Amino acid sequence: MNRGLLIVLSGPSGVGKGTVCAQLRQKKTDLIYSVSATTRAPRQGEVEGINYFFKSREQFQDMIARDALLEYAEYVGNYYGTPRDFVERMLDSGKDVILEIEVQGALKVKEKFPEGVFIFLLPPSLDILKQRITGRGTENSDVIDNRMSVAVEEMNLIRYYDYAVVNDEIESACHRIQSIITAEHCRKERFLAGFDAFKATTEKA
Ligand SMILES: Nc1ncnc2c1ncn2[C@@H]1O[C@H](COP(=O)(O)OP(=O)(O)OP(=O)(O)O)[C@@H](O)[C@H]1O
Ligand SMILES: Nc1nc2c(ncn2[C@@H]2O[C@H](COP(=O)(O)O)[C@@H](O)[C@H]2O)c(=O)[nH]1
Repeated sequence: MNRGLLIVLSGPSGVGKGTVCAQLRQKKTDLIYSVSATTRAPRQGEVEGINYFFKSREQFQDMIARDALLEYAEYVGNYYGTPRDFVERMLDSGKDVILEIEVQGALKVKEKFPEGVFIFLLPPSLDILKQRITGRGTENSDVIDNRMSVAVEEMNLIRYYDYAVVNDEIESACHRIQSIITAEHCRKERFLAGFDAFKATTEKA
């Protein structure tokens, strides 16, 4: 069985990664969503195991020590990480998995999975980014300022990604991401078909 695609969706806080992923989920695509672990406190309405696995710092450090995370990063005072086992199992069973993670973590994933598909979600402008993160109403103004400064640093790392998608309008951003995934599947299938054809001729010879 062919391994599934690993899709990494990054971009600054408030750009709309979660909204885009929720929309893709509603469209009932075959994508599997990886649920991250974090030491951040749950926001109102967030559910354990659906939005995050909420951990104490000690529990998170234990996951690091057990090598239970595919990647992790410290972001604006909290740890965030991707549980390794689930992602590996899903990929091995041929399923496509999407990670919604910040940039430091994405670059670590790229070292381990250079064949992954790395998509950077951009806001239409920095002003709109600030409006979105403020409008969400989940962070205080200090945290918003910190996240905005990190956002500028993160955008400087866009060159390490395979695709940039502007989240101007949710439907079109989702459509572009779905097209990228379809194109990556075609590319992988063409590569494997070419390789199989080559193997068949060399076996005959
Ligand atoms: N295309 C869009 N147009 C207008 N508003 C949007 C759009 N995409 C997302 N938003 C709004 O922007 C806010 C931030 O979105 P969201 O929480 O999905 O961002 P995020 O990138 O997942 O943030 P974080 O990284 O902090 O989790 C939300 O209030 C959401 O409704
Ligand atoms: N490196 C990782 N980053 C992650 C992971 N899960 C989420 N995130 C990113 O953290 C920030 C902040 O998230 P928030 O929910 O507190 O707003 C955001 O950019 C997320 O994408 C992860 O497993 N690893």
